[in-house]
Amino acid sequence: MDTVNSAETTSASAYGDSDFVVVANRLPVDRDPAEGSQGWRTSPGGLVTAVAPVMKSQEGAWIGWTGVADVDFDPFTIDGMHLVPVTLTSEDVLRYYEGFSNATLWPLYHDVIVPPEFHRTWWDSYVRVNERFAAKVAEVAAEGATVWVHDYQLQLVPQLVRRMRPDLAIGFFNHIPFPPFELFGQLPWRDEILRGLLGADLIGFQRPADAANFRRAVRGRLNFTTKGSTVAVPAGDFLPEHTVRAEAFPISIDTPYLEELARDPKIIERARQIREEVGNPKVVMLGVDRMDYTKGIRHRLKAFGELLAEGKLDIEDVVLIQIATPSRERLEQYKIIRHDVELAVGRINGEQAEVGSIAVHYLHHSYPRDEMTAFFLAADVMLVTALRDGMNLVAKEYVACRRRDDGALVLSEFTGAADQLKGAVMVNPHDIGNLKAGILDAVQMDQKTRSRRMKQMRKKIATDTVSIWSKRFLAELEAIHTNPEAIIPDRPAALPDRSTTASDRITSTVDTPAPSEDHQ
Ligand SMILES: O=P(O)(O)OC[C@H]1O[C@H](O[C@H]2O[C@H](CO)[C@@H](O)[C@H](O)[C@H]2O)[C@H](O)[C@@H](O)[C@@H]1O
Ligand SMILES: O=c1ccn([C@@H]2O[C@H](COP(=O)(O)OP(=O)(O)O)[C@@H](O)[C@H]2O)c(=O)[nH]1
Repeated sequence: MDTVNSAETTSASAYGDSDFVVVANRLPVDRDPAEGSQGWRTSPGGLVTAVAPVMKSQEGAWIGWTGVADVDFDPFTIDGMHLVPVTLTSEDVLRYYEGFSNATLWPLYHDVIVPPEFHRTWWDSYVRVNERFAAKVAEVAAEGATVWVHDYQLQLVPQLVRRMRPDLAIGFFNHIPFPPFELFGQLPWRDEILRGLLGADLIGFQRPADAANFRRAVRGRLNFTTKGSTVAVPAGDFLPEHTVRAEAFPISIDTPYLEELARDPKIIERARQIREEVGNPKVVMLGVDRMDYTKGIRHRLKAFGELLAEGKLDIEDVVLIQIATPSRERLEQYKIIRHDVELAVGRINGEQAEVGSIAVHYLHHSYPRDEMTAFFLAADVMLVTALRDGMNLVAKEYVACRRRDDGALVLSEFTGAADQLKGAVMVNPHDIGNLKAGILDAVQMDQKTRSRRMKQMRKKIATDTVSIWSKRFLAELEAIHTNPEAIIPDRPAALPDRSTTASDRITSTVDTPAPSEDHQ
């Protein structure tokens, strides 16, 4: 994980007049215990990978948590980003973060892969922490500012902010799936969540299906009318009459930056070393995931272990490097998945490995960007086998790094990325037979086919960047906020021509925002 040391503390009022405010549970950096009182490191997960470049390219403030409990921090600037910390107590971490966010909403929104837990004390904490974040927004945002709230931890913030500051343009983006009503409907606080989100002018989802699930829940529970992507919120007890748009904005990666890293001779040399260190096999396979039960690591290991046991793959020819970064480690389900993964790795290596040739290189660490890029360059086959994943940026990052149009991607149908990366070998990770066939397909694919399929995916990634994603989202937010009555077509051919809006202030390497073909 990257260590960042150059924090510059600022007075509490310094960001009290921000025209652009990002709000997320995590700040882009969290405290690095190894570096003492001055050290910060990049926070884990794809939200930060995606939103940090957006923030670096424009003036604004990012409100979030530092990753440590019970410590108040002053606002500070790091890497050109102005950060405004929100304090969480140990009890908030237990009930709001580990509890309601990650043991209620996370499993519920990821197809109930493990059972969600419903506790009223967790909900109360979720409400209190959302109120704290909303109060910070009201304090920091300038008159008429654009506020962009991120993810499932903060679904009440749009409504709370709208009540305090009706002058603000409020966008919300959900990084994880939004489940079908048959699952969402289990949540005891389903109506409060829907109302919380409907405080936004624009709600973005990863896939059209997520947006459709949300609109269906709104119709079914609140009885509001929807037309296309527009939800009509009538005058009522929770907010004044207004319209909200709910639609898909699939997130992406900083493609130009990754391509630049992939051209760096030092990183290319490091990739060569990695291959050498694992014995220069014919095929290096790679998995990169947070240690999370949604990522399908167990299923992947089962498939790989069976292929070795059946002699369809040979450890003389193929190794698997599995990076599984520590995540949410105090939660029971995360302890279980770590235990299961480590057992499976031990079993495969115990049964299949020889002295000097290991089948699975298992790495329970977090790596900085340069090293990640070297891993992507070193891998012939990338395995992304999530049981459910909002997007999965790793899949897109692998493609961005394959500048020679080589390498094969095995991709679960249940990732958001599967909507865009059509050249991948698609698999259903629940079906171990299908997963094994997909892995074999990728390993045995001839160079010409690999090249054709990778080219197709790289073409998509070249025009599907995080810069375009944020521009599209912010331009649409601006248009809706400025003129809520205007009929915005569901498939905009081009973006409105405006000046000096939040989206214009982003400096981008790609200037023309392309309408996404996935845009419903
Ligand atoms: O903050 P943590 O609890 O440590 O978790 C890390 C992040 O995980 C999730 O990332 C998601 O966002 C990615 C980018 O949109 C997407 O590709 C991926 O599918 C999602 O799972 C979570 O949504 C973030 O809030 C967390 O910070
Ligand atoms: O050791 C690591 C492992 C992962 N990542 C990054 O963490 C992000 C993971 O995002 P993804 O959307 O794939 O999954 P999430 O963890 O957000 O669920 C990607 O940008 C990875 O490159 C990283 O920087 N170092």
